[in-house]
Amino acid sequence: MSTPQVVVHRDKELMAKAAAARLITKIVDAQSARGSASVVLTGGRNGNGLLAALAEAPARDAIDWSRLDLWWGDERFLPDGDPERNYTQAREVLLDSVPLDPDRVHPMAPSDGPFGHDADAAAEAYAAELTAVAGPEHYQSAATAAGGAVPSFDVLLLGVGPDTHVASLFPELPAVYEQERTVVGVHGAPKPPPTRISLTLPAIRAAREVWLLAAGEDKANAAAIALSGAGEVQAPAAGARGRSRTLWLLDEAAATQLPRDLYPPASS
Ligand SMILES: O=C1O[C@H](COP(=O)(O)O)[C@@H](O)[C@H](O)[C@H]1O
Repeated sequence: MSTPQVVVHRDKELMAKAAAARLITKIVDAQSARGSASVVLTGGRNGNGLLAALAEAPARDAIDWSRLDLWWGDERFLPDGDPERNYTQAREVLLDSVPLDPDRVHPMAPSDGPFGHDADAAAEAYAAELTAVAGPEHYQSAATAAGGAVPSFDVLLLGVGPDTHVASLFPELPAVYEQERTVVGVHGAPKPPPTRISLTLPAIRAAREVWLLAAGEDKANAAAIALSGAGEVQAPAAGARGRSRTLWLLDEAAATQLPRDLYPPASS
């Protein structure tokens, strides 16, 4: 697993634009090396900020949208079309305006979908969908071998909550302890809505690259804790690592409490 690298941008707008530029390059490179690319999206302010910046970037046309697989790291278990669903928000800011192949867009089920209000069944179905796409050439760690394979995602995006949660893995809730299943139902989340679906840490760690996004003063403590050796049960963001790269993309406000040895000069 990779050691976290930190990049600090002047403010959240610049952070979103720079992250979008990075993502475009990463997707184009993956498509030319392997024919297609796979990205795991995140919800939240910073995740949506990145997607909005991507929608506005002229270089977005360099992406072959028909050869891009999109997955979600977590979902708020709400009815289809609910404005609080991460999928609804991603559609609004970007997905509805680019020529994606609908068969390659993999939202998690809504609470009025085929599994009704059973978030655990919806999570199990998402795990099966991941396994179905993950061929033998895809990555399978010892942990995911027990719970089902997951594709070797090129980039997995994560917003970081002020309490250090990533995806819907909240400190000390059962989901953050999960070592076998790749997707779980989350119940009693401290941030609304209480019922969610989330990739687990073993599934997150199957990604080639994990990028954590945190902007704003309210994220400063979370970034400092997660980057200072905290355990993943108390600080789930600390356990989110990519196989080749773990990148923390911060703005200056979110970087104010980082230990000095982690705070590089502002990149732009
Ligand atoms: O509820 C969620 O929160 C986190 C963080 O969101 P933010 O608005 O504090 O940046 C997000 O990453 C996650 O996908 C979402 O479901």
